[in-house]
Amino acid sequence: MSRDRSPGGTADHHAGFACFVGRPNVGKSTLLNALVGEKIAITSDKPQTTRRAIRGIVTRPDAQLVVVDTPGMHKPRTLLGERLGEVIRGVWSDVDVIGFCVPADEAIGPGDRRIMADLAHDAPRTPVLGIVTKTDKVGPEAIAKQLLALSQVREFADVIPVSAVRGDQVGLLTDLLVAQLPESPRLYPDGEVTDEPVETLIAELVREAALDGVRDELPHSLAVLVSEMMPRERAPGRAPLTDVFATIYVERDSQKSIVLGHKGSRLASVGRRSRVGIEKLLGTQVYLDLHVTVAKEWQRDPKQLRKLGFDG
Ligand SMILES: Nc1nc2c(ncn2[C@@H]2O[C@H](COP(=O)(O)OP(=O)(O)OP(=O)(O)O)[C@@H](O)[C@H]2O)c(=O)[nH]1
Repeated sequence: MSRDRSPGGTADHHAGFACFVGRPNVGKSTLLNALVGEKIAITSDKPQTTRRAIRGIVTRPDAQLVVVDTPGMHKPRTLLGERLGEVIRGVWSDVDVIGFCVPADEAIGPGDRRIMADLAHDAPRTPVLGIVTKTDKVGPEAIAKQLLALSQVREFADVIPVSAVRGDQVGLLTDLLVAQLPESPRLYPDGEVTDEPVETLIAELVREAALDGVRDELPHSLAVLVSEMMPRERAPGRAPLTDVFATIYVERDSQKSIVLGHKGSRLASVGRRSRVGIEKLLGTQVYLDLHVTVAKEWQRDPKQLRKLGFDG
């Protein structure tokens, strides 16, 4: 994931990404909520080009831990399942640390081993913490046995027992995760954990599609603004449709040509691809109107920046 390494961060501040993996029902979501609080949140950060579903952010004076979401692990049965698997594994190699969860009250089985094999294959260099969850359900002896069994399956950066329900060891787990993060200033503004307006998410989808394949030519000089969005009146019985009007801002004419492509063919494909995501997001059919505008030097113009939603 891209991160802001700009000066201004203190030398001993750490920040980075983590995710939890494990079979369904092992307690990943509960643990995550215990770690970051109940609120599922997306931040209003802008400059990233890689977007993952952010489940929560722990911000403390010395560190910022951003926990990203991975959908439940399933044995791929369909192409979509396989694609989902690819997405999940993409997250694994992107994060700085992975928490691998097994419950205290169930033996480690083939499902766990398969995930660990995938981890070793897809994220061989990412440090993994072994987490024994739901320790409130068993006695100390069983916890010790499970910790031992887990540590024999692979090499872990650390192995730790937790109970998310009781809050046991959750603070220590945070410390262990933070210990694996690189030195970096905060990735997200202080306390800035808000629900993002849907327009921003739509703009992100368009932006991602527009940058796809041409990132090098269009580094950070591309912004997207949704100017209008409204449901269209339709005859009864017809599927709901939303009209979305968005403008892609670039800095130079040459960049406009890149975004447009030959006779506008690239823009059309950007529209088609981002529309799929927008329809999923809105749950309606979407008519997407995309427009490319050159806004010279917008990154240095506070008025333009405000218009595009960058405050400050
Ligand atoms: N006793 C106890 N139960 C827990 C604990 N953590 C989670 N649970 C329960 O275990 C069940 C599954 O928890 P989830 O957090 O949904 O598990 P998950 O791994 O996120 O599940 P998927 O989303 O299916 O992958 C729920 O009924 C939780 O209440 C814990 O620390 N102690």
